Amino acid sequence: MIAFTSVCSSCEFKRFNCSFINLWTQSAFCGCGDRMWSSNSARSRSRAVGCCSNPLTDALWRKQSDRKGFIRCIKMPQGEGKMKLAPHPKLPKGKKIMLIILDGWGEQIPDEFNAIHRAETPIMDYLKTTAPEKWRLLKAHGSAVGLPTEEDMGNSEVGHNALGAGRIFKQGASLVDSALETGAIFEGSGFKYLKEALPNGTLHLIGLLSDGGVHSRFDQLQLLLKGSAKQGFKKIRVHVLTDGRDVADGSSVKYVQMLEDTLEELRGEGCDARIASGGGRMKVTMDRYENDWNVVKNGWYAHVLGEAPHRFTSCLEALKKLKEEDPSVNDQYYPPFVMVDESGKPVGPIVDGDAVVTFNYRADRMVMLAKALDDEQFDKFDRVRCPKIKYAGMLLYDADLKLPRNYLVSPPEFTETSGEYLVHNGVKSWVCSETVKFGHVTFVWNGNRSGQFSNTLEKYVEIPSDQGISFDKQPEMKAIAIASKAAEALRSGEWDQVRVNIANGDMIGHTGNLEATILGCTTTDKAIKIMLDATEEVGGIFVITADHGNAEDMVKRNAKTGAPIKDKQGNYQILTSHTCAPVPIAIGGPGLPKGVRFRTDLPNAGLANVASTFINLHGFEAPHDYEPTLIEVVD
Ligand SMILES: O=C(O)[C@@H](CO)OP(=O)(O)O
Ligand SMILES: [Mn+2]
Ligand SMILES: [Mn+2]
Repeated sequence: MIAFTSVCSSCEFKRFNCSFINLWTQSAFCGCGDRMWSSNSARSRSRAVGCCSNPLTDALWRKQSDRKGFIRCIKMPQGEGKMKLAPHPKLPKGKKIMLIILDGWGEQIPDEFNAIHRAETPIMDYLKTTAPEKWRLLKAHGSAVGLPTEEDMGNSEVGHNALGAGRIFKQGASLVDSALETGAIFEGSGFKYLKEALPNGTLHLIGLLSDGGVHSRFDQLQLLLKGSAKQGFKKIRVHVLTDGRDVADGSSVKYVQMLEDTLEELRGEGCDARIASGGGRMKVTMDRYENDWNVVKNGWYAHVLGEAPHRFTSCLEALKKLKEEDPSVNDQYYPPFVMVDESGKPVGPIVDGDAVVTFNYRADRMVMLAKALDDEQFDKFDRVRCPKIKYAGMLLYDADLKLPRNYLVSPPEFTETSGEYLVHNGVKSWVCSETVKFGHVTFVWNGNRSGQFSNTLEKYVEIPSDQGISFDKQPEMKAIAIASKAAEALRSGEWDQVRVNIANGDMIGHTGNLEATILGCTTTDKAIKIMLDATEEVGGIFVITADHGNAEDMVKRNAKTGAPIKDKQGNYQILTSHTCAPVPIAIGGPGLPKGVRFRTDLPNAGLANVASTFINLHGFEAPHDYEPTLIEVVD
């Protein structure tokens, strides 16, 4: 039997659910007459049937189905009851579940560059080797998480979106690609708003300069630049944040050179286009979850006010000189700098009448600057001067806060995520991480939605991250504190789901410090033990998985052979980025009903299959439109 769920685009009947015993039905219509679903099966025998809460078409539907005898229609409850889930036929309700997300923890060749393999991880090793039917791998990159290509590594945003939403949505990167390809980006209300700054306003583009594909992509910036010039902007200033986190450290020089080439081309066509300011992404502008407003303040001073401790006439010169002055500086941590002309005047501060675009599509590290640019009441630091500008984000970064008010591309619309279902079915969740990942396991998990679904059935706890240091200096991070609190929450008996994100593998993996990452992974395993002990004590179930790879591979490899690559000096090239590796998922605990094991018919399952799995373990059938559950119950 195959189940289809669809949404009528023209009438209010949002949910529609039919189970077809076979695929002979050609199409189904909602009560308003609009087609909701159709199958182009060559074997189609019957004509369309109506199906919906509309009594007329419902009657027609019943007549048809009675006559044909092979169609069954389940009407989904509307309004209040629409998110009620059916009880699982075999799995009981009321189990306590410890759901652990390891950030940046993939499965890779167990060699010397695999920090997880090198770490002491007795618990994770035990789970992998002792119960093969309760341990498997999941896809966490590319199309499995809504990214444009299979070469796109996973990341926290797309990973947690898929985990929490139980479905695969086209992500920002793909949506921006389409909008640029069709030119729709220049026709939308966001770009029209920017054009109000014409004819005299300068267009400023602020964002991450690389082709990491996590927050932004160089080719998209290039198309935006060229398109904007065509649309009439005669003066453009780019404010660049160097990467070294999603791409190799030191590659900033390459991307700045590529940008300079594009800008020169534009100048040749009569557009005064230049780089105006910059800095490393971890020092300038791209903080997240309000961990350190000073980072955004650095950006405000450099991009908007045209003030920074370092001033150069060219960006390439800035990168070179700053590194010569302090060799410990890297792409992620370049201090803020501004470009000045021969007379020492900044070439591109943002002033009244200008237009501004933040060209990152990913929200978490751009939303703080967006607030500073868009919110008149902003009070996180003294902005000194607040130019009257036309500002648009590449995407809407926070739909609930409506931030920014103008944007170039509409973001993916996540609806009915697992957190919302749990609340509607009385399942109580306690959720925790430290600051740097707190938004991942709450906001992003809930489909980029601010706040909680319920104040009584949910509790979100944030443990402050260490501030102002690179995480390799404190590789334990807050893992043990999170685990201890999670254990306490599970033992309290008050919560059905205790959900945490443990950040170490990812945050330390990004520093490129292999020894520190090994320590971080060892600590992660200790934290897991604390949480599994509590699960054991309360007779609960655990689900452990990860959002994408990172710590399992710390070296650049030859794409074909997989052999580690050395640079000209003979040193191994460190990999600071995420990877395309699959991630493990393990289930177990004394509360796991006998006979539960992973199905073997879903070899390509990915992160989006996890939500159905834990919803089942809470004792409910998963929503019909979710990706299938990973588990089966054998007698
Ligand atoms: O730090 C970040 O912003 C990204 C990498 O760019 O990592 P993650 O997706 O794990 O948050
Ligand atoms: Mn992550
Ligand atoms: Mn990361």
